[in-house]
Amino acid sequence: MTSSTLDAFLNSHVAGGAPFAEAAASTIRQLVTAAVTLGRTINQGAFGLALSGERGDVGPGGDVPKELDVLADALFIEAMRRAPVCLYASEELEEAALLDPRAPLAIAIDPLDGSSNIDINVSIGTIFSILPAAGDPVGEPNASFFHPGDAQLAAGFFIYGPQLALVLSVGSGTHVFVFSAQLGVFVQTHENLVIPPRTQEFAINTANYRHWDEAVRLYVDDCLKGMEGPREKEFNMRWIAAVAADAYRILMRGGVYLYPGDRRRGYGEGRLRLVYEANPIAFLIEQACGAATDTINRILDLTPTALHQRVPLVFGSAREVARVGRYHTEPSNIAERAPLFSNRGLFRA
Ligand SMILES: O=P(O)(O)OC[C@H]1O[C@](O)(COP(=O)(O)O)[C@@H](O)[C@@H]1O
Ligand SMILES: [Mg+2]
Ligand SMILES: [Mg+2]
Repeated sequence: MTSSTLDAFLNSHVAGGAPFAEAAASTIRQLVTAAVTLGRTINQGAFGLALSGERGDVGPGGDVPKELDVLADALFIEAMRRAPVCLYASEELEEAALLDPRAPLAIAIDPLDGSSNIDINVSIGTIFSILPAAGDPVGEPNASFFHPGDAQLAAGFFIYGPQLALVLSVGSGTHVFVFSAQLGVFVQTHENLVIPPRTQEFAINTANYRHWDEAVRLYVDDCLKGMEGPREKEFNMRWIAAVAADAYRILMRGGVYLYPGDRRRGYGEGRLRLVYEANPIAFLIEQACGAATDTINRILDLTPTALHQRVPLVFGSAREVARVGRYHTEPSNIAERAPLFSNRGLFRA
């Protein structure tokens, strides 16, 4: 282990001289201050109920925000005012907010991920993506976010779970830091994570089965058939309903996460937002030797055209993500197999 704390890690990143390294490091430090405050608020328990109440109408991200979503957004935008950040885009804001026109960075953030878990005491997160500010931040504040995910300088997420953890990449590997309340700092626990290429664990919300297209149904059916089916191995399933927490599990032990598009109204492009959920997660997963696609195309190649646009998302163990892709790109594979499995599984609609 080369560096023991997040601070030491960021110092060595700055010393490496990568473009915008200094600005990214001080921005990450400010994100940490807000996350520690938010973690403490969540842990206070007594506030729990108040923070799970809903606030107002459907937000720009497509959900009715909870009190904690709004509180988290307020904490993070305040922290970004103390960082070299020009533009702040958030799930809770319609347009990107201009903080400092002369500053070099743009940050996209999901202040509170897994909102449906707030009142059931299950892990939730904060997801962030750091980009260079570009173009005319005053005239076109959103334009800095309309670049392929490969343009990210850094990305990460905090998990507010049994531990407060930070998963981070500044473009050279994916690393984990856990907050030590005793020391008051984040201590590095994992360095250069590597996601195993194969897996026997998938994550998808099966309640949406009848709305999926044939390729997704066949992929899940084949996993569920286990040893008796074409996969010839048993599969396990997990779904935490917080993509950050599902991503943490996959970074630790492999697996594949799927939130495909489906036939429900408004879900044609799935549920996850490209700019502040799919892009940062894909950056972290790829830096850990995994893969991330929209079922077929590499997420980090996609060019966003709207701040809150959704994208189908598949990520995790590289060979499994590729297999999901083949279920979509080789329809013959589906056609020839479908008859074989006409009485497939429990779920056949
Ligand atoms: O409720 P569903 O359909 O299972 O969806 C769960 C997914 O939605 C999300 O909660 C969306 O994120 P937000 O909570 O930030 O809106 C993901 O974290 C999660 O994977
Ligand atoms: Mg989210
Ligand atoms: Mg959210």
